[in-house]
Amino acid sequence: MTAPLRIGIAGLGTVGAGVLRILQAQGDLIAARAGRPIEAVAVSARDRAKDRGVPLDAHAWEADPVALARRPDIDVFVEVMGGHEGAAKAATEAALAAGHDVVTANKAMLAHHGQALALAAEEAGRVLRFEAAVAGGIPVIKALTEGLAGNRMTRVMGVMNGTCNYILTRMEEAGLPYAEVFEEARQLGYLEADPRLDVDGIDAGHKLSLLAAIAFGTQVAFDHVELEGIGSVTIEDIRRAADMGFKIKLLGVAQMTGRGLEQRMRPCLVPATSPLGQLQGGTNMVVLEGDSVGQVVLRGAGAGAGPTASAVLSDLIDIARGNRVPTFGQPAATLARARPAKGAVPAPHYLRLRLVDKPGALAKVARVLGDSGISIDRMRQYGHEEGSAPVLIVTHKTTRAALDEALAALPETGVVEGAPVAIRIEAV
Ligand SMILES: NC(=O)C1=CN([C@@H]2O[C@H](COP(=O)(O)OP(=O)(O)OC[C@H]3O[C@@H](n4cnc5c(N)ncnc54)[C@H](O)[C@@H]3O)[C@@H](O)[C@H]2O)C=CC1
Ligand SMILES: N[C@@H](CC=O)C(=O)O
Ligand code: NA
Repeated sequence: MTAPLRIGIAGLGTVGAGVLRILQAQGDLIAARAGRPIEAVAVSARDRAKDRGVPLDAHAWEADPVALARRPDIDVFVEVMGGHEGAAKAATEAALAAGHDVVTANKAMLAHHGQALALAAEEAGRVLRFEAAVAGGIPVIKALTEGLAGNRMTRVMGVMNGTCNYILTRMEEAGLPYAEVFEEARQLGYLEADPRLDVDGIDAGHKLSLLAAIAFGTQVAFDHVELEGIGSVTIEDIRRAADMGFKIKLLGVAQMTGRGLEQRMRPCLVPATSPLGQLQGGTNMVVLEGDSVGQVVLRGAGAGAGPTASAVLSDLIDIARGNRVPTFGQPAATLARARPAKGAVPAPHYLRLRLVDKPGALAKVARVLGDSGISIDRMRQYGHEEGSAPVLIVTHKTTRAALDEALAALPETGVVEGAPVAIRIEAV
């Protein structure tokens, strides 16, 4: 057997300790598959004394992750500390400058600095790999950069934040409001240290921007992702949408249009019977569409020690085998600057309004929609409660601009109570 692949792991939390655990438990299997052993030479974390359930005596300790990244006795630096600035970025840059390959799980760092880091890796003749960063254990980076490399991708989409999917499905099952389920998720330890990363769609937006870069050959453009979190999703909309045959998901969609790259991460309605509609709890699902392959659906665990470490190991085994795929599937210098497009792809929308009990109220609403070029596909009215009635409308395809125009005109009808709710329906 050839010389071991020597790695240094910075970060011994959920993911880092998970990687060590797998290496210690099944080093032989990994060596057989990689063609050589993978050996953790040195590790770094904030607290040396902490019990992580894995022995550390066989690994050298570095208090400073940048010092670990520069060690001459490692081949690969594994960055699993997190944070998009500070130690993670400094250590990644130091590792590349020292001539080491890098494997990271850090979607935030790559969403903000992916292009610069990919260029730095290529200039240094090294690889920078990140399977764990998108949808955890689902091998979606490998699927896009290798399995589907012969396709012109037409759309990538997915539910890529398990916490949000847990919250939305739990709200529906238990009939509980958002605030209560958010608290439950916090108690269960599901939320990131800064929960806005989860519930505001930022974490999922980071992941979408990375998939879009690979799928469309563009530089990572996280700043252009349209972001909307799940904080305003109500139990009433979850129930009403279900009545109309839909589920509400925090869905990310990236699509190249004639006007440029559209990237959306926002609550959407999807058909309840579709694979995405049936996705329950903290699971992730990614849907990849290519011109030759058609639709590929991948489902699995997007977080947790085992699934995320499984993805890190997959990158390490590739490096040990000599499979040196460019970070975003093609040389970073050949990635085009993304031209951002917003609202380019029309879609049907779900509207929920409360109509006052007056003759002709519905006709007035239909006229306002019609004046903005929006036609109605389906409509359902519920009984009057205290003088007003909930009305659900599913429109035919419309642009967000036309919808906004109609929403702005609705109060002038004098028959709509409160602010209407409008949610895009994604064809999946
Ligand atoms: N936990 C999960 O299921 C997933 C995590 N990720 C990503 O993996 C990375 C690590 O996540 P976790 O293991 O959950 O984090 P964690 O919070 O459990 O562990 C972080 C580790 O890094 C160390 N660390 C942090 N800053 C440091 C510094 N300046 N110097 C030295 N050590 C430092 C901490 O001491 C700790 O050992 C993050 O980028 C995260 O977004 C990606 C997918 C899933
Ligand atoms: N907070 C994330 C964890 C992994 O990326 C999630 O909930 O999916
Ligand atoms: Na993955």
